[in-house]
Amino acid sequence: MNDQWTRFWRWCYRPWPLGLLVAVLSGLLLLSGAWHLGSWQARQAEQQRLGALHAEVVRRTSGLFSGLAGHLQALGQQRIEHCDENARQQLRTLRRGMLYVQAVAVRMADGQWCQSLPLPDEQSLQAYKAWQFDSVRLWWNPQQLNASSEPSLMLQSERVQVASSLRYFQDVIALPEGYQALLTDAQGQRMLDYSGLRSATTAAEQAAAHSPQPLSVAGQHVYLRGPGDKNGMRLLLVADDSRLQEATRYYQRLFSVGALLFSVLTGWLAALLIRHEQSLEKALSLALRRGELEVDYQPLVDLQTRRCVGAEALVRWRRADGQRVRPDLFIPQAEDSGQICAITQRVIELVVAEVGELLRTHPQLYVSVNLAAADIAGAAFVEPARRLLREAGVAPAQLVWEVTERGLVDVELATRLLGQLRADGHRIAIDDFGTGYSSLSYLQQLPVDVLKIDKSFVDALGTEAASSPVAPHVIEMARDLGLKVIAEGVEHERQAVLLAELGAQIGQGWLFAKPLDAQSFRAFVEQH
Ligand SMILES: Nc1nc2c(ncn2[C@@H]2O[C@H](COP(=O)(O)O[C@H]3[C@@H](O)[C@H](n4cnc5c(=O)[nH]c(N)nc54)O[C@@H]3COP(=O)(O)O)[C@@H](O)[C@H]2O)c(=O)[nH]1
Repeated sequence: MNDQWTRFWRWCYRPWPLGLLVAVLSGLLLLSGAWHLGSWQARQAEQQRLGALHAEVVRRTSGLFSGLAGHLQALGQQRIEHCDENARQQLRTLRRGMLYVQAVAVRMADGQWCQSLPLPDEQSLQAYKAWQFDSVRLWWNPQQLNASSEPSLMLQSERVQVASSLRYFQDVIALPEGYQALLTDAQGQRMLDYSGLRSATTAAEQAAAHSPQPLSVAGQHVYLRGPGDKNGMRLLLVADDSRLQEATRYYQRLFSVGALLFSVLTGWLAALLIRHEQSLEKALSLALRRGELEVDYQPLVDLQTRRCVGAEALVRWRRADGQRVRPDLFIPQAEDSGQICAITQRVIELVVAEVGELLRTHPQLYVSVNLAAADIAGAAFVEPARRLLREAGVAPAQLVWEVTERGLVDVELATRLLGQLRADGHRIAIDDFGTGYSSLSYLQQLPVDVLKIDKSFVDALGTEAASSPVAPHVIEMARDLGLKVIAEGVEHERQAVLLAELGAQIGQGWLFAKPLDAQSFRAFVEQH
């Protein structure tokens, strides 16, 4: 089963099948997102469009009302002592100059109304709907909405009345086909339908009037409710949902095309990435065969005496065109593909070949070599290293193995292998110490000789950074455990002095030397 799965995964792990899989999966995900985004966007657009229409209806309505209220005010200046034909003629003349007014009336000193035309009396007004608008009382009769000759809208202030017609609303507001404007009360009951339809309040209207969202959709209609006034009256716009449906389809199609293009691009990028990785893998195999790998040696210096005590071996890849590739560009890939084991073996061979003689003649010197997780799991380097050191006459103590916490995937296995290496006479250093989460727990289990403090903690030394106490703490802990400390990335003299004062024995960094080729390293040893 395991084998089949590995074979299946290998088959999939090719640029185009995997690119296709990525494209299909991301396509499915993005399409469902595009679907939802499309309907959301269409609703937003519809809300904006209806919002603009709503604002226009409100603007025109209030324009009409303020016009009528202005007429009320103008009439208020009229003083009529006797309601005779002359007075009525005067009122009729006045009325003719008032837009949207059918009749006017002024209350005389005796309380009687003098009217240009007979207006509905108090009793018939009982059947009208009523509303107080600041100091103006309003009555209207929705039943007479379409009758332009009937005074279906009455406004009254203290001593004047004007009669108008609701029919004017339809003319002034002029709603486009398929739209309805409803005035509802606080309970969502229809007070007035501007289009003159007589149907009763529907459940959808009531729900829309109370909906937390301004826009709601029910049945085949879209509702946009405006904010209520102090009496709870609000304007509800109703539109056919065909535009919303059309917009939804449009946006869903638009976003789906975008989603499809994006998923194709993602799949294509994934395929390119794998192809690049696989071509890097091939190039690295070729580099190993052609001997394009080189080793640089970064000196390790005694912080008290400033004498060179050894070096860290750092691999380099010089391509056929002479270009040098940085290890952080190919080591992670080599770790993933398993090629790291061949690289480690090559590094050991080069170290012994290039500085074996130096080590033999300077028995106090040592070189450290990095081990990756796959090296620890496979232990393929152990035998070749033993043989090479023996043939070159180099003591195992002069080869230190550096492991990082990343390399300690299986701690039990690592403990066994490192114990064996130590029994052979090698020393073990923990690289980048403190950057992993379980640094302390490793220390109790692993056979370790040296802790290498990561550059980030050396950089933080003496600064306000939260990690500034880490390096002193590690040095103190190493002293208690009888371990040596190497401080990495030392770039400034003050860091070297401070580290020495704190008790770190060895420093590595650009302050002392950058990684050097074998010849320069040999010269460095002679000078330091
Ligand atoms: N498994 C293996 N990993 C290896 C091997 N060779 C290198 N590596 C790992 O690659 C990473 C990058 O290494 P490199 O570019 O060589 O950088 C090293 C030093 O040049 C750099 N350094 C040292 N001093 C300073 C300094 O003062 N300032 C500064 N900015 N950089 C400095 O640090 C790198 C050494 O790091 P470390 O290994 O943690 O001691 C790196 O992770 C290497 O481990 C290999 O053969 N096998």
